[in-house]
Amino acid sequence: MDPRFRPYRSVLYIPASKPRALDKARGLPVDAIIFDLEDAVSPEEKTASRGILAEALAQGGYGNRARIVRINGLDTEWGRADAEAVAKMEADAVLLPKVDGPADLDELAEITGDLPIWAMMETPLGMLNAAAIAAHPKLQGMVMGTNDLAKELNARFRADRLPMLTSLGLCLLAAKAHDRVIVDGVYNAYKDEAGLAEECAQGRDMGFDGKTLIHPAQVDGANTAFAPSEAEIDLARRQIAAFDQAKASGQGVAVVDGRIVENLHVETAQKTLAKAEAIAALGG
Ligand SMILES: CC(C)(COP(=O)(O)OP(=O)(O)OC[C@H]1O[C@@H](n2cnc3c(N)ncnc32)[C@H](O)[C@@H]1OP(=O)(O)O)[C@@H](O)C(=O)NCCC(=O)NCCSC(=O)C[C@H](O)C(=O)O
Ligand SMILES: [Mg+2]
Repeated sequence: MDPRFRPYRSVLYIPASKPRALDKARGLPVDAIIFDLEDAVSPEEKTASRGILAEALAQGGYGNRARIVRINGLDTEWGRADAEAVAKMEADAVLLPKVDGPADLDELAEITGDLPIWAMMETPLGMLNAAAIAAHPKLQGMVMGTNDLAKELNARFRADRLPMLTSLGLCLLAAKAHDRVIVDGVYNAYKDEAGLAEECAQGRDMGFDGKTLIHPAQVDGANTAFAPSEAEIDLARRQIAAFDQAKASGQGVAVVDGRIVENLHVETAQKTLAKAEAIAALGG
């Protein structure tokens, strides 16, 4: 699949220590999987999990889902061995936690070579250096780590995420400036469907490409929230048609549903249709 159009609506964390979950993910309609060697895996299980994961990926069966492996930090006792192992795995990308600046990515790239890198954005320094991190040539995507960030900021969890908005905004600006994928943080209350829907809608409206998830019950909510709706697809088609017609009669502006449509709106409409097509190509 062309990486420029790959959807990242639903990005599910799976602890690499859980073979049952690793297997279940082969049948889940997620756009991407983060195979986790870091926080979801206890110190006692770290080394064995590396082997379990390498075997699961070698076995395959993950179809079109992007396979991203989150390693432990390179300043931990497991990080370097994780990175060396991932470089040999059937993975599409490596995800580095707690990235403070581009030098962290340089250090990882020395081990993982050409493998695309994703960065966990979850430290105060990472927020301040977001633009330089996004500019790193090996960086493909950013993942908000809102749990670690809340801990570092001593911020409280609120439904409106007011304490997070500065950080979310800084990372979004950085990712968009450098044309990187960026996915929102997890919603911890995985049985709260309505709360997840609200947070997905907020992230989508801010410009995130999708949401990271911790449980299969969250997948449908994210897939729905981050896909163009039927109404949006219909509007995009009508905007493109109306603008083409306006252009043919020498006008630079069309009007659809009482709102102006200019070239820039047509670009957005075309992106909406391209995203809908990419989702359909994945099987919906
Ligand atoms: C939260 C959980 C511990 C709940 O687990 P469990 O009690 O086993 O859930 P269920 O019994 O409801 O599970 C039903 C079936 O679904 C499978 N399952 C569960 N979770 C996953 C998953 N993530 N991926 C794939 N499959 C999953 C179970 O195996 C059951 O299958 P079956 O038996 O065949 O029916 C658990 O969901 C979990 O561990 N989730 C992941 C937690 C995690 O990854 N945490 C780390 C990432 S969050 C983070 O670190 C963010 C960031 O760094 C930050 O700072 O914010
Ligand atoms: Mg974290």
